[in-house]
Amino acid sequence: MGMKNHEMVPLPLISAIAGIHRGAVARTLSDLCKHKLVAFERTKKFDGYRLTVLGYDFLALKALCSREVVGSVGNQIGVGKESDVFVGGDIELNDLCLKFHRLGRTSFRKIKEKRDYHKKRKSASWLYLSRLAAAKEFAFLKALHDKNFPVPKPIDVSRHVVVMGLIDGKTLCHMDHIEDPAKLYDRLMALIVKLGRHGLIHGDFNEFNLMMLEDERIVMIDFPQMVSMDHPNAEYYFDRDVQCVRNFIKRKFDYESDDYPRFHEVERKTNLDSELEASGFTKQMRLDLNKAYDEGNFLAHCEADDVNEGDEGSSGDEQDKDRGEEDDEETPENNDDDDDDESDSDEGTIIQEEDEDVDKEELKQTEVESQQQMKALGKSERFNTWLSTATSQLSDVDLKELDGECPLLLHPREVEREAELRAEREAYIQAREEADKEEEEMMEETGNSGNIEKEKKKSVKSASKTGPKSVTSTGSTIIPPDEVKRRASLEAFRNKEKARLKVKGKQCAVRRGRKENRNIIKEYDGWI
Ligand SMILES: Nc1ncnc2c1ncn2[C@@H]1O[C@H](COP(=O)(O)OP(=O)(O)OP(=O)(O)O)[C@@H](O)[C@H]1O
Repeated sequence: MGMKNHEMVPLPLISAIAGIHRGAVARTLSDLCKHKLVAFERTKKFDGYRLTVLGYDFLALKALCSREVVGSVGNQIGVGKESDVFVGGDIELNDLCLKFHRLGRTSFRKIKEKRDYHKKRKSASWLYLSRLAAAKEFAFLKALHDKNFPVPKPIDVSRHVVVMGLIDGKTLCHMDHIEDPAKLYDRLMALIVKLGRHGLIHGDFNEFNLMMLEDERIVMIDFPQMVSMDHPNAEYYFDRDVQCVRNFIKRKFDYESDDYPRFHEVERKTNLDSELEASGFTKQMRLDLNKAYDEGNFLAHCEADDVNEGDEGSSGDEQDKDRGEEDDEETPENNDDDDDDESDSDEGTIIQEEDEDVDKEELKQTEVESQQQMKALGKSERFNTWLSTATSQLSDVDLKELDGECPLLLHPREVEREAELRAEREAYIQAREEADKEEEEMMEETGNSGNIEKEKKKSVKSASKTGPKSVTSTGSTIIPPDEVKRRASLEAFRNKEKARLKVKGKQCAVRRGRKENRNIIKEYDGWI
């Protein structure tokens, strides 16, 4: 929640959102840091915590487990430019495919090449964008599956994770031999036309996004750039998909044909594109996602704080660049901090950048370790200081003066307060003793001194032990007006004492806590 508008979420805000005391939150966060689910970052001005990619994965998996959609996670079966794909199992251990969207892994330059987008950059949250990408994929999967398109079965989506059916096949790029290339060619072209008839264009119809089953049927596994047939550049995208298939079959299986679909020949039957508008993936989400692709900045989550602010380099004309080349530039291990968005694609520069990344990572790790040590040291120092102050204050307290009170070990602040109260109480006891003495004398004068004397003594004794107690008198006596006044003021003092000790109700404390939280959230609102 905090990361909606904070790159690093400050501790007070986390505590306010969680509704947990700051100390407990700090302890929990330090545990999470140990497991690399959150990371602590310190900059010149602010410090705070951010959710890591792993932390976000855990959140999504936790939700999917609670819904009993996912019961297990297995090996990684694929690494896309913008995703990690794992095999998984449901609670009955049936196979599933878990696709974790990771917008931000791919560099700006590569996104631009793929997406035909350019324009200026602006910060975008990788959490939000990954979530949007997942929502979009799930909405498309569902719509296409409902229309009997050959796509994996959509099962569920949570945050940035899409759960779908596992396809037991090979991606076309891994197929070295097929029985009948002409049949494959026809199948692929038929699929492009079928999409067109439903008002859609794949936009990235290539051998990396298509899988082949054992019986040579084709399954579309990825369609991140699907556009409507009404798109202003629809014809361009359509022709590009067709050409992509022609090139691939020619290159890989040495088959060529002049028979291929043309954009104007496609007869539109249904409007799946407009149906998709009404799906879970709203227009606003589409706009946000496209804007992010346009602006190309997915670096909000990068580990290194000195992220290069790259410029706008290549244009959309480079889109047809061989996919293989791009894959060579990928660094799968370095899964969340690619920042090589320069227009220059020189291999040497890329290797140098990777080395720098490794150095930065090491540096960062040592920094984090030293921070943790400092924190631990800081804590023990604080404890030692507190202990020595408390000891010295305790030694100042004269236990005899407590006059029978249990000499408990108190916090230094309580000791101070006790001392203040004691002074007030002594004054009060003294005043009361005087009053009782006078009263006693008056009683003696009136001849009623017998049992009353004993009573008074007992009363004074108990008052000196336990503080203010009500004054009792068993005999009838005439009390002078001055004495009445004094007693009234003593009573008032006692009531004041009682009011000070009054504990506020639980409800009041809850309300106060909520109010404080609201104020903290307000205070940090919009701070990035
Ligand atoms: N449903 C699935 N069943 C089996 N394997 C899958 C499935 N979905 C994806 N994969 C595997 O994961 C790999 C990457 O998936 P996908 O192409 O969807 O990721 P991506 O990040 O969108 O990739 P890119 O943008 O590079 O095409 C695929 O090449 C494929 O091997």
